[in-house]
Amino acid sequence: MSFSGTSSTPPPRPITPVTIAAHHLEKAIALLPQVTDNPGDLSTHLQKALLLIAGLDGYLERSTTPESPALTQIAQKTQHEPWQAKFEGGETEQQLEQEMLTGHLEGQALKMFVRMTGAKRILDIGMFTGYSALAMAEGLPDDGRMIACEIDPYAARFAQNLFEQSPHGHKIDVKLGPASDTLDQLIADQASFDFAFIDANKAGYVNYYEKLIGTNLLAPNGYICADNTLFLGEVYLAESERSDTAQAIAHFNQIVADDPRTEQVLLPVRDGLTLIRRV
Ligand SMILES: C[S@@+](CC[C@H](N)C(=O)[O-])C[C@H]1O[C@@H](n2cnc3c(N)ncnc32)[C@H](O)[C@@H]1O
Repeated sequence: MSFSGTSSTPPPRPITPVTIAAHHLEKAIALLPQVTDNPGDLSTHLQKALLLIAGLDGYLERSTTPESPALTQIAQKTQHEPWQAKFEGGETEQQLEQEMLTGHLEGQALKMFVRMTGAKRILDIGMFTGYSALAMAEGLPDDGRMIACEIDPYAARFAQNLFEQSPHGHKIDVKLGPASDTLDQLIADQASFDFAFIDANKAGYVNYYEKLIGTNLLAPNGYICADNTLFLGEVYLAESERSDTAQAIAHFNQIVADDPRTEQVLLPVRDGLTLIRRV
């Protein structure tokens, strides 16, 4: 993300393989004074590894086109929202958190994919406060359209209010409800999309993928982009180290990798981004 915490709002906790590894290295370096027979180069090697790992995200952001003011506003408002209190007070149905937001680097990557593919009809599955939706909408031509699926009414309202402040917000049509139902309705309506971004409940990924690939919901030359496909790096750790959610993503990754109908590439962008197209 392109912003850090203030005294009233904590910075996002590490949720990508790179930021988690940097966190562990910092802990290891802090313990060095307690190592009595510390071999001479240990500290140097750890410090060099930390510099490489901890410097990566900042450099990627500085080398990437800045986000629009509207996207900055979504990111900042999302960071300052007391999500836990909203959930405990019954205002949100889902347990939402600021770390869900895709952010600067991934948003610009998505916008670039939209421009590269010339997509005109986009499906955003898992909208949250609207960062990925608006980033992709900014890459759409003026007559381009997006359906954005969100199950949580509070998040949907939050995003809709922010979309109204962007010149690209009119391209986004928010559908409130379980994405699976929205996709079924779109299939029944014979809707078709050039680009779909999957970023809702991880246990639903296989279902969304099948609905897209198994019908014309994904246009013949369309692309799918799936988020969090590294899931904190847990997908390539031993199965015993995986949460149920990581296991769901590992299962999704295997299904996609084994599917003769598609070809795909998993990019180590943020928490992992898989691009998929029909063969
Ligand atoms: C990781 S967040 C999405 C982040 C968003 N793409 C962004 O760029 O900030 C996942 C969102 O999916 C929503 N969600 C979870 N289950 C869902 C479902 N079955 N149908 C639709 N949305 C769902 C959650 O409420 C949450 O807002």
